[in-house]
Amino acid sequence: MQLRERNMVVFENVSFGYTHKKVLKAVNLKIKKGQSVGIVGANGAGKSTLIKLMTGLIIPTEGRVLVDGMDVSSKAIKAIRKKVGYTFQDPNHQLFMPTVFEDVAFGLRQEGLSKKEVEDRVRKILKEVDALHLSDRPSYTLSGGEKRTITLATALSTNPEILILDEPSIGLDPRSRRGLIRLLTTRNETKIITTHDMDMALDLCDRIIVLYEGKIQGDGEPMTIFKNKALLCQSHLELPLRMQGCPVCSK
Ligand SMILES: Nc1ncnc2c1ncn2[C@@H]1O[C@H](COP(=O)(O)OP(=O)(O)OP(=O)(O)O)[C@@H](O)[C@H]1O
Repeated sequence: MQLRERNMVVFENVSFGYTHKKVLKAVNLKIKKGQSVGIVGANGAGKSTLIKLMTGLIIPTEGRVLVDGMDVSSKAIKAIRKKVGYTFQDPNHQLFMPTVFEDVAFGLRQEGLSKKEVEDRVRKILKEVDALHLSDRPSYTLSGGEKRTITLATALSTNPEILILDEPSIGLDPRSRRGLIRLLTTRNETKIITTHDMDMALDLCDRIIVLYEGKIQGDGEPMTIFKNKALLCQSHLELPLRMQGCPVCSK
């Protein structure tokens, strides 16, 4: 089997409900190593739930979720978490140390790196996300967009094999958003990204999965998905802005 063909995430007939009501219904899914996958869908479709299942934060009510061959419901969860870099939709759930530096250093210290290695890695990653100047700031004093950038730095800091990002472009100004897309495009991890930013999905992803009411309604290359008007309409989605044409002359 070629490395590229390795399945990094597998969902086998997965259902999940926070209460008696199912929010994911019999989902089957395979994500291969190196893929860049956008998960799109209306509010409440189940996107965040789907990716939380990949991190073991929640476990399936029915079926199995495997990450690099390991079941998230098993003792392998520690090994799985080492492979995954994850950002929450709300950055406040992720930043809890006294300073930005300490937040980014946290995962590296858990890995037992030396003080010098931690310092070098934190500086390198903060530079990469263009946030070195925030290093000594208490995280709670950051703006919304700054917080989101720092959560990305924490997710990248441990060089994960799989990057799972929940709506990473929310609150970013246009320049920071372009920087995010550029940065993610240059990285080789398997990427799984929930988003309402269809233009970013088009730029960044080689595959798009459409969720609606807890079911996968579409799965394919971005242009195939965006040309399927019936699918977009049924799933309450809109085209990327640059495919919408001119609002004045309709061309
Ligand atoms: N902790 C929870 N307890 C109960 N219900 C929940 C919980 N978290 C999410 N839900 C419900 O599960 C459904 C799916 O939520 P989820 O956050 O996965 O949707 P989403 O597609 O990510 O939506 P959005 O685009 O608004 O972020 C929603 O109806 C939501 O209200």
